[in-house]
Amino acid sequence: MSVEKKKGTTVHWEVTRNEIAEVEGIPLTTRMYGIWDKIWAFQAKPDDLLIATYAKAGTTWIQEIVDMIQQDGDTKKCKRAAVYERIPFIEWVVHESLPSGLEQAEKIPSPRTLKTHLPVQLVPPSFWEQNCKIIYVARNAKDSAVSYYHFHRMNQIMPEPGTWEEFLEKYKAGKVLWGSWYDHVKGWWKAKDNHRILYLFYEDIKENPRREIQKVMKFLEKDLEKEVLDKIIQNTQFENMKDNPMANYTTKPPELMNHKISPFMRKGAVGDWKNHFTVAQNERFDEDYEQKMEGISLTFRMEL
Ligand SMILES: Nc1ncnc2c1ncn2[C@@H]1O[C@H](COP(=O)(O)OS(=O)(=O)O)[C@@H](OP(=O)(O)O)[C@H]1O
Repeated sequence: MSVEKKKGTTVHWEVTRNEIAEVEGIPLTTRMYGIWDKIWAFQAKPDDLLIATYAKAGTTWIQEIVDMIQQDGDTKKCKRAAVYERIPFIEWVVHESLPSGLEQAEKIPSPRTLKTHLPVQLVPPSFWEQNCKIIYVARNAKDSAVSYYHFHRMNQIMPEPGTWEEFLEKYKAGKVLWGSWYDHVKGWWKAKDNHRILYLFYEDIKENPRREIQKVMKFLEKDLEKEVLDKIIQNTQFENMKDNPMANYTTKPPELMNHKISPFMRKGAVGDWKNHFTVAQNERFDEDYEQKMEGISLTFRMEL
């Protein structure tokens, strides 16, 4: 049983792991599947900003960076609510008794910043019709897989991950929520040539946050003083976000997200995959990777 408080009332609901249902071959949860028509019909507005990522690519990190920029570096304003309330996750449904991401998105005032993990072909068409700005963040396939595995372990409504070995096979085959990592990063990479998409890499932000945050500022047409930029860099460092309850998901009920199994802010590193992949797993992964990523001008750094 989980308990969530909304506006003075307490909602009790049973936490069970989601089942998968496919939309156009992409595994989503049965809950998303159930409201797919509404998700597809979502009405974006021209001043909406969409943050799009494959799961575990650094979504929360870029969400915090964007909010800090939009709030002119005012940390107090950025702590007005948990990150998942400040920036609704449009396709997500935790439970039928709680407001869906769509409902949350419809309630917040414009200009809105919204989050999605949808592959490019499943993004509601109104985002393209309205020519919305989109920030996409990609993270290397191996660190993404490790992070996703631990997230399945700690988030009790994610489908059962099985063992690391089993999970890795499902991940390579695209049989995990939001589908194939390979298709996701490639699909958005191609889309950036025809739309207002800023395509960023987790590894680049880790290597040089100042340079990458400046790219985001430029994209958002925000000119901030050096002191403000310094503050944003400082506040969005892994250690600071890990300690920030409005960014680290510890405000979710422990029955839903069990940070004792694995914290949401787990390692925040590039190359942690080396602590998980066996030599054999790594060889098989590389072989498969080469085939799936052949012929595309998109490269990732697996270490810094
Ligand atoms: N500030 C900062 N710096 C570096 N890394 C960070 C930061 N914030 C979040 N993270 C790491 O991002 C991983 C979580 O990814 P997401 O936020 O995309 O998760 S989600 O898909 O929205 O659930 C998860 O990665 P792992 O630690 O490898 O599991 C987080 O630790």
